[in-house]
Amino acid sequence: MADATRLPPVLVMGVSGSGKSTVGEALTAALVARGEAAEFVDADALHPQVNKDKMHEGIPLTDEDRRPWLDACSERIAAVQASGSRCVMANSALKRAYRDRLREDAPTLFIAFLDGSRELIAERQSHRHHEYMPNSLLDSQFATLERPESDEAFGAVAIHGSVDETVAQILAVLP
Ligand SMILES: Nc1ncnc2c1ncn2[C@@H]1O[C@H](COP(=O)(O)OP(=O)(O)O)[C@@H](O)[C@H]1O
Ligand SMILES: O=C(O)[C@H](O)[C@@H](O)[C@H](O)[C@H](O)COP(=O)(O)O
Repeated sequence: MADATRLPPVLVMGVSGSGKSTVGEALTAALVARGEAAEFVDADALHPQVNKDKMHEGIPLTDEDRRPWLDACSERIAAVQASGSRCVMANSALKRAYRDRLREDAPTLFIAFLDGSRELIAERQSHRHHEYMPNSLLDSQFATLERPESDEAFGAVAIHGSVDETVAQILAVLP
């Protein structure tokens, strides 16, 4: 089995409803199937309850709200990588500053950006029950989104196909 500590952690990034959790879990399974030690982490679970409550009330988070969450995400990525597994984290990471924070402790972080239209994502959200995230926050998610820039290690993948097709696009560009 490949030494995962040398393999870059992966951040499956995108707005709420873009497929981060679904694709992240499927990507992790595909990596394990090809002989890698990989572990999936859903950043939703790392939000403090106050953040979940705020979003549930339909209030977008602020940079300050996200700071402790990003710290917890960074710690978890480091812990998984230190354990010998490649970390695959579903994390919206909407702003460049959030991704820069995560790269402070994971400089080789690779971003898999799930790039889809508001219409497609809204349609998919409509069929989903989420622990706390209302569909009404989708517009604020797009308003906050800063697409990855050319100096970031990333691949933007289309999400209109099947989950497996999205995973295949990521595997094709994953270091
Ligand atoms: N490629 C896909 N094709 C069809 N439905 C998808 C696809 N990817 C995700 N979904 C569905 O879209 C909804 C949002 O996916 P989810 O993984 O919860 O997104 P996120 O974690 O980004 O909020 C879920 O109901 C999921 O089953
Ligand atoms: O930074 C944020 O505003 C939140 O992290 C948000 O982007 C995230 O999407 C929610 O936690 C809901 O989780 P889902 O992405 O699974 O809908």
